[in-house]
Amino acid sequence: MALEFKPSSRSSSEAGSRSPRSPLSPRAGGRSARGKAARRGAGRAAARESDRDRAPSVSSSVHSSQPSRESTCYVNFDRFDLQIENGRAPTKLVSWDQLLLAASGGAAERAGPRGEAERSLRQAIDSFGWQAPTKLQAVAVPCVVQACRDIPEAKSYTFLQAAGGLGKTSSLALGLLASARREVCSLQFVVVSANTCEDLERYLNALGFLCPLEVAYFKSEVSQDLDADMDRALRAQIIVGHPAGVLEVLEATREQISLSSVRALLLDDASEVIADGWVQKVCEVNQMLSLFVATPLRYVVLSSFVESETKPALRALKSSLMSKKNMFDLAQQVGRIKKFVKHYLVQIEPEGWMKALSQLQDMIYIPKAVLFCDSEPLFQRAKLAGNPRGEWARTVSLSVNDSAAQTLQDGGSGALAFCKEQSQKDFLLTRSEPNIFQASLPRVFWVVHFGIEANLSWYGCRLLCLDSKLREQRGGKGVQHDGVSLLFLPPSQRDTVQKLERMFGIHFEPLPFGGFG
Ligand SMILES: Nc1ncnc2c1ncn2[C@@H]1O[C@H](COP(=O)(O)OP(=O)(O)OP(=O)(O)O)[C@@H](O)[C@H]1O
Repeated sequence: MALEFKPSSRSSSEAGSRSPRSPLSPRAGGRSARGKAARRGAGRAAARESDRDRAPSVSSSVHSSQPSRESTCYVNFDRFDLQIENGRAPTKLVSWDQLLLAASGGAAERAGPRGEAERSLRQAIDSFGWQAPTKLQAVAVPCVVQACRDIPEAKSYTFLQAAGGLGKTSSLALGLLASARREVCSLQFVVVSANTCEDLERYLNALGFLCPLEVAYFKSEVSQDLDADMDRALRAQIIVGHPAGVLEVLEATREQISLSSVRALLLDDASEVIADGWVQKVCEVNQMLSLFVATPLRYVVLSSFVESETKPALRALKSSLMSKKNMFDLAQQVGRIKKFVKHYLVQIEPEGWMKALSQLQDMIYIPKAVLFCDSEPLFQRAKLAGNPRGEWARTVSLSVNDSAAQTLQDGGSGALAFCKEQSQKDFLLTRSEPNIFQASLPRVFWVVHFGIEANLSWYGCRLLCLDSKLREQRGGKGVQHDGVSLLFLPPSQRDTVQKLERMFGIHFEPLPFGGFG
């Protein structure tokens, strides 16, 4: 019996709808009141239960998402699942000899230090007495190699979920040893894990002993000797450690360490990283690496099976890594603001949006609002219509935050001016940019969305620019308004509404006055 592992949504942002819980829901990844050990125990019990459900058998199934969107490959085996972004499942390893082939990208026998390293890895495997790859290793090792090899077409996100004891950690170690370039002295891989660093160290030492790599281990949350740790980090080709320990050392060495040759960030035991509340640290490590890498960072995430209700947490982890933002934190923030925001929907063709907004402004009082628009033609049209000589200038006065514009006048200064007390502008027109949607803007109680493009989670991000007073107790000083989120959508995008409602646990209402189509 092959189990399905095909989330209902496949976008890289994981923004599409899925149930039962949204990845942005407050529970995803949050620290529960239960203790760490209890949580881990419960997680393991659930994983064991999940493992038991998966009776051993030989069948497997492969799915590939529609090529028109982006290609995500899902491979479902009975006791493990695999998901690869922008790629196909690699050929399975039937024997260890094929590991050398995978590592060399198909070239038969390699000469030089690389070939030597590959052959010594083979010898080390023999010394372990592992006659052939386990079923999981047959798939997982080539996956790790596929993501970590020094080639431009390496896979951006590889996720592997398997029952305990099948060979996840050894696959990670084998994949790293087969992919690392010994001749490159600087850092190539960063591996974070809350609990499996010891196992990884054991495997990397034992399997790599004939042709060692410089690996620095930072297994504890806080460094015991930061100077020594910094020294080791500066010499490392691979860093393995606890997310907090790795972040501490990377931050301490920020000025000296070269991160440009880092190729991949790998997470072992991701479900535990989430359950123990370390996502923020992982995100910070990710942000730091992403800032300095020469080629886009790839991700390899290994996890044991989790209860179905925590699966969205793994998807939120993917969103967090790919977008370099902590989507768990976002979920909590949106959750706090949700109660005080009313969500209205106007479904008319985009040509009518500016006119409808102008009519609305004539009919009711709209406090300061941020107007989000990610469609370039619409953005330019709105910018023109709202300028002092534009069609709607009488009713809709716009400040523009246009980072793509040439002049400073047109650029980010628009946002600054809009935030100032004396600004006469009603609306700030902007694209969905992190500097706007992560910042609470004073006196902004309305958010207007001119459509929502590919990434539905941005709907929640945009709400975060509402005045922070909305997050305070109702009736508190200075809160005279409910927050309003007004979404304009083309009538053809009906399912977007349902997806957003499910994702954020909200309900859209029509505007209480007609005349908008
Ligand atoms: N190819 C192989 N042949 C035989 N035994 C193997 C092979 N690969 C790994 N093992 C053994 O299987 C056990 C589990 O391996 P590993 O630690 O990689 O699994 P894991 O999935 O990470 O386990 P856990 O989830 O419990 O940490 C280890 O004792 C290891 O020595």
